[in-house]
Amino acid sequence: MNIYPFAEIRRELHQIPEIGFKEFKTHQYLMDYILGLPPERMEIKTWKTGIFVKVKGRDPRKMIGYRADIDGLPIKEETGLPFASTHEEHMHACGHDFHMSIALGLLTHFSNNPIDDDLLFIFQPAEEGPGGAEPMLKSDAMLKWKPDIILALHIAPEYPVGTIAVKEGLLFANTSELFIDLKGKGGHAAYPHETRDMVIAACSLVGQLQTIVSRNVNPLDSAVITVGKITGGTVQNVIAETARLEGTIRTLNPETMIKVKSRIKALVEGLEVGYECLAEIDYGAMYHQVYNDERLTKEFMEFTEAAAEVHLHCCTEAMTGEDFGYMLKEIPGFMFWLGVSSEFGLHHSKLNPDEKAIEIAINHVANYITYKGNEA
Ligand SMILES: CC(=O)N[C@@H](CCC[C@H](N)C(=O)O)C(=O)O
Repeated sequence: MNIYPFAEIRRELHQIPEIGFKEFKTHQYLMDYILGLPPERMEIKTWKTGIFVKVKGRDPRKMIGYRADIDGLPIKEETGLPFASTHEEHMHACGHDFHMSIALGLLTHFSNNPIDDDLLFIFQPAEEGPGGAEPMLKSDAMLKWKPDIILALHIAPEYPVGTIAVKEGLLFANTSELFIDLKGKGGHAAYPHETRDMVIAACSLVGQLQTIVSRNVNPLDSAVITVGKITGGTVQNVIAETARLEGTIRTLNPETMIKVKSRIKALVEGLEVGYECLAEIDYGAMYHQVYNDERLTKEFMEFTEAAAEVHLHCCTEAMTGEDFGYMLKEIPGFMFWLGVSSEFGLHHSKLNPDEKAIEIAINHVANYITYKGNEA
């Protein structure tokens, strides 16, 4: 099988990153490619910007699902690559261009070389937010085509090419977005006593939020609160009437998420009193933890350990989030990390994964699905 086109395809997809549910060019690109494949065994359905492709098996007893996410991030690319993003302020900085090209490689392989079982390829929008997996599970297509097992991969910049890193059970954290809007009273920079400065309130709140992880969460448990963006004010000599904090919460334990949120509420209520302001909290999108089915993951690990072209690494859980967790809540399966050796990590403007990983992933996953989809 000629794999080179999939690195080329990755480069083309890399140039057109689009954010969640706005993946219109990406959808068209994927559809154009899919419609060029042998149609005999394929059935295609679309859902918003997402796509389902069923590949009929020769003698199906079950359906194996393979999911790839398709959205990019609102990050300005700084790789300097000749095939860098052509979409201003947008970048495939989480590897979804890799995920899509690997899925197309697998689809190409199985549309030409069917196995006994049916396959369902899921090209899912909006993984970075607001979340496509949960509503996609309720779509007509997925109510009709519900895989018996499902798998997906995520690129891992920190591991060398050739590494497959995975673990049974909990792999990724529970997540919740966090948006806090503050409203005080603006005014002249020289008359602070007549105002309620929301830049000061926002700065104080960022510091207070960090005490939740350090002082309210058991040190043997794990949680993250990251404020990734602060906006507020208008100009250098005007006191800010409003400010907005945008962030994310991660916990390994679902109960800890509840505790963290109740502490955020308490601190924000205290801020309202202390800084004489109004505050509104919005938790945006929440993702269920990624929990790998023990039996299937163990079997995949054994399969991977026996394969010559890849190296198995038994990893620990990570505080990343993934709405694939919703699919794994309903369908047994697993997600694994694919090593892509990049100096810069996920969500970095200079992320530059090694394309050799594309061929490795297509071959390894094709071998695994073939083994799994032909078992008696
Ligand atoms: C693998 C990965 O990086 N996933 C994202 C998912 C983001 C979910 C949501 N927008 C949030 O920020 O909570 C991640 O940031 O972990």
